[in-house]
Amino acid sequence: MDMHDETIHSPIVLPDQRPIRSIAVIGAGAWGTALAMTAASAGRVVRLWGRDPAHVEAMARQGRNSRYLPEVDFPAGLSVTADMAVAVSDADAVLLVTPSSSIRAMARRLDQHLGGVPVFVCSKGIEAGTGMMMSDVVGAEMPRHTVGVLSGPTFAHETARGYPTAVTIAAPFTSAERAAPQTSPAARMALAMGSEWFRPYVSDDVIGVEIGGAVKNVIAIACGMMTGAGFAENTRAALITRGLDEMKALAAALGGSRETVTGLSGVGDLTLTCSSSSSRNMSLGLQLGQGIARPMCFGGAPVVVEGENTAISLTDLARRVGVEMPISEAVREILHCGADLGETFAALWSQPIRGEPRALSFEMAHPASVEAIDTFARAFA
Ligand SMILES: NC(=O)c1ccc[n+]([C@@H]2O[C@H](COP(=O)([O-])OP(=O)(O)OC[C@H]3O[C@@H](n4cnc5c(N)ncnc54)[C@H](O)[C@@H]3O)[C@@H](O)[C@H]2O)c1
Ligand SMILES: O=P(O)(O)OC[C@H](O)CO
Repeated sequence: MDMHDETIHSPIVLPDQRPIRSIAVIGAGAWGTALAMTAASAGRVVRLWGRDPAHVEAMARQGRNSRYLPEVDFPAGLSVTADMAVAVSDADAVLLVTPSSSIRAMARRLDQHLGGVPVFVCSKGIEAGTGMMMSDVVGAEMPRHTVGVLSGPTFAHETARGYPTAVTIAAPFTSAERAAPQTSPAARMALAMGSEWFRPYVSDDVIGVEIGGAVKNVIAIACGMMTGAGFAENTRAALITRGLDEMKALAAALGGSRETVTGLSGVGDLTLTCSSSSSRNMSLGLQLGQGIARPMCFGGAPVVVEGENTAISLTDLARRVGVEMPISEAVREILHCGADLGETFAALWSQPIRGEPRALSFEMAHPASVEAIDTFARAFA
């Protein structure tokens, strides 16, 4: 062995295995507030950061977030601030919960205030332009930090009320953590957040978890559109199932696991979001399917509908890596390219017939498609 080998003399860096006692939550919307309440109820010291000082002052005075979760009081252990340095001082971990379009700017800002503690992104989307997953965006802006994600089937108003909820918390494992997963940042965060009604599962498949959370929003818009247009349960079940196929194919192409996609952050969230008008994504689709013009949806109020921008960033990414995502493409066409909803879904239903698992790789023209009719016409001319 070469005694001058640098690796022999470099200090051994032990993973930081301290329990997570205090948590900063960045973003005082519905989900940030619900997560802050969850962590405080689990016994953590929690600081919730909001960008609007007037809103923060109102939350401090009222002991609740009247704007986003008006019916639930804050538990003990939760304080609010509009000062990011105060929010993260002494934090053992950070939950980043602003809309995906703001994550890069928030991460850049956070990095100025934070030591090397783990950061978990709780937003669901893919960055416009770069096609980067949220954890990669944060990793690029906060290179000294372990970056993980927290995702799953979670309506904020239910979690805040203490209805039993389960999530997946994922972060990369070192080789030592693979041998002892309970020492990983994801597991330590799961311990910090868990309570009798909040049940975290632990994973190291960050990309698999993120793909589920991003794709389900686009599929929920599709389900809403079809339901709003007057179709029923058969159609919705088909969209959910084929949407899951799109999710699995993309996750696998990006190095994630298909099994992760069958978990809480994939099937779990797809089922929840595509089944309820509590979902903003499903609800946008419903309104569009009913013929309401986009500016009039939600009564004209600005509502965070992540699937709307994700429809573009997701399909750009899928095209780049060569994964076909016909439902997501249809949503993109309708939302962003002025395509007619009825015609687009008719075309979706008469796409070439294929094998159900993608591995059964063949296709033939669907009898109802224009191509098939042309082919038959030529054959019988
Ligand atoms: N609401 C839910 O049930 C739920 C559940 C799971 C995940 N999520 C995800 O959480 C993320 C946030 O959603 P939400 O429901 O909390 O949204 P929200 O509309 O309830 O709140 C968004 C918050 O982000 C702040 N914000 C908006 N733009 C910002 C910017 N540019 N910089 C800093 N802050 C900004 C707003 O002031 C507000 O406090 C989304 O990615 C969503 O998909 C939401
Ligand atoms: O209201 P949505 O459609 O943004 O969905 C909220 C959560 O992501 C559901 O898990």
